[in-house]
Amino acid sequence: MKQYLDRRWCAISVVLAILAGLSIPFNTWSYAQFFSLMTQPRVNVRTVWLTVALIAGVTILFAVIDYGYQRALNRNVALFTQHVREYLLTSDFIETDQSNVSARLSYLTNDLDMIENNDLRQVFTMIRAVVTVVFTLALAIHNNFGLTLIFIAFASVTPFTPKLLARRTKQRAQNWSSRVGRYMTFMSDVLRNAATVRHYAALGLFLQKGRGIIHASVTAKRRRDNTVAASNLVAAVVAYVCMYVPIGFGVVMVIQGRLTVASFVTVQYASNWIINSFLTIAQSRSQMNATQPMLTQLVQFKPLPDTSPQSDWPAAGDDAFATLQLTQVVFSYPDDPHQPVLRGVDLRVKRGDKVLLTGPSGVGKSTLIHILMGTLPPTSGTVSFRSAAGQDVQPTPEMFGEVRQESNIFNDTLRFNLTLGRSFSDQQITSALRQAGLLAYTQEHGVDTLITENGDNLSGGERKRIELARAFLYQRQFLVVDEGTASLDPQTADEIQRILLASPATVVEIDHHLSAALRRKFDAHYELNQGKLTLMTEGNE
Ligand SMILES: Nc1ncnc2c1ncn2[C@@H]1O[C@H](COP(=O)(O)OP(=O)(O)OP(=O)(O)O)[C@@H](O)[C@H]1O
Repeated sequence: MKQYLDRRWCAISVVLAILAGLSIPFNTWSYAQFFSLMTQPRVNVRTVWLTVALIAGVTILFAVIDYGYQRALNRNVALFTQHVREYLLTSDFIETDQSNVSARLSYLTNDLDMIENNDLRQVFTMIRAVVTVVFTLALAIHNNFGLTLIFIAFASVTPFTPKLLARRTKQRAQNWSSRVGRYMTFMSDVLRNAATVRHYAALGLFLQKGRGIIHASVTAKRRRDNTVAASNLVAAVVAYVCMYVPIGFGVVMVIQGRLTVASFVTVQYASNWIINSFLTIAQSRSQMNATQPMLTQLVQFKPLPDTSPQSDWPAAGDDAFATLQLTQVVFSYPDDPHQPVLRGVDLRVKRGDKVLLTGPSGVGKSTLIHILMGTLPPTSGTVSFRSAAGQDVQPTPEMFGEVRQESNIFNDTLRFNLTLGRSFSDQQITSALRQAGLLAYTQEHGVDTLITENGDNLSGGERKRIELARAFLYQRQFLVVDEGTASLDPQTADEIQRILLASPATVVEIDHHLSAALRRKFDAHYELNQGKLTLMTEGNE
C-alpha cells in the first residue's frame, strides 16, 4: 500500500494527528484548572479571566489543528485514490473477461472506498487515539493512581452491558421476523385470492385462521419490545452503578483530604475519555481487519508492461514475423486437466496469409486463437514466430489486432477511436479510413464527430470498420477475427470480409457464416475437431 501514499502528506497527517490527539488531555487538564480555581481560598477575578482566555485560546488552536488534520487526511485519501486508480488503469486489473466487468467496477467504487475509509483513515484515527490515551492516562495517574484504576475498571464495564441481553434480544427479533413473514404470506394469499374466498363464502373461515396468525405476530413484536426495554434497563442500571460507585470512592477520598476536588474531576473526566479512546482503537482495528481481503486483492494486480504514452509501437518492419509455427500443441484448462481441448495441433501461417478456422461449437477454436496470441501458454508443444531471417520473434500484444463479435468502441471522437490518443498525420488517418471503407462516413460527419457509449450512434458495420481502420492505422501485423462479422447482415458482413481479405495483414479468422465463394478466397481453411486440425482447402482463387 505504501507505494500509493504520498510521503510528505502522510508525515504532515501523522504530526497533525499527534497534535490533535492532545486536545482531549488538554480539555481534561482545563476542567481541573477551573475546579482548582474554584477551590482555592483567594483567587483574584483577573486570574480567572486570564485562565479562561488562555484555555479558550488554546481550545480554538486545537480546533484549527483538528481542521488542518481533517484537511491533511482528506488530501492523503485523495492522493491515495488518485495513485491507486492510475495504477489500476495500467495493471492487469483491466484485463478481465466481459462477465467480470461489473465486479471490477464494483471493486473501483465499493472496495476502494472501504480501503480509503476503513483502512487508510483508521491508521491516523488510531494514532490520534493512542496519543489521547497515553496523555490522558498520564494526567489521571499523575493526579491519583488508585482512583484512576477504580474509574477505568468501572467505566470499562459499561460498553459491554448491551452484550448481556444481546442473545435474548436477537432471538426475540428473529421470532418476530418469522411471525411477520408468516402473516405476510397469509395476507398475500388473501389479496391474490380474495375473489375465490368470496365465491366460496370463506371469509369467516379466513378470519378464524388469520386471527391466530395476527395474534402470533403482534405478540412476538410485544415480546421483542419488552426485551429491548429490559436490556435498556439493565444497561442503565449498570451504567449508573459504574458511574456512581467510583464517584463515591472519589468523594470519600476528597472528604478524607487525600485528594483535591480538581484531581477528582480530572480522574473522573479522564477515565471516560480513556475508555472511549480504547473503544476507538478497537473499532479501527476491526475495520482494518475487515478491509484486509480488499488490500490483498489490490496487491495481486500486476503492472502491465509498456504503459508510457510516449512509447513507440512495433510497426511491421524488419523484425516483423514471417512465419508462425504451432507444433504438436496440446492444451487443457487447469480445471479439466484430463480432457485436453487441443490434442496435438500443427499449424503453419505465413506473413500475409488469410486463414479460416471452423469447427463445431465448444471445440476449442477461441482457445487456439488465445494460444497463438500468447495469452494462453500451451500445456505442451511449441508456438514460435520467426522473422524472414529465421530469428525468433517474441509475440507481444502490440503485434495483434482483434476483431470480435462485440466491437471495441470508445465514448470519444472518431479520431480518438482510431488513434487512441497517439499522434498520426491526417494523411495516415485518411489512408486507414479509406482502407476500412469509412471515407464516405467521415466526409459526412467529420473526423471529430462524437461516438457515443458503446458506439450506439453507429451501425454495426461502421463499428467494425472503425476497428479495422484502427488496426490499419497502427499497421497491426496480425489480425485475429473471432466471429467478427457474425452480428452483421449478410451484405455488410460480406463487405467487411472483403476488406479483411484485401488487407496486407495476416488474418486468422473464426467464422461459420461465410459463403462458399468467400471461403475459397482464404489461403487455407482448417477445421478443428476433437482437438485436431484438418486442412479442408488450400490456396485461394
Ligand atoms: N476459461 C476456461 N476454463 C475452463 N474451460 C474453458 C474455458 N474457456 C473455455 N473452456 C472450455 O473449453 C472448450 C473450448 O472452448 P472455446 O471457447 O475455445 O470453444 P469454441 O470452439 O471457440 O466455441 P464457440 O464456437 O462456441 O465459441 C469448451 O468446452 C469450453 O467450455
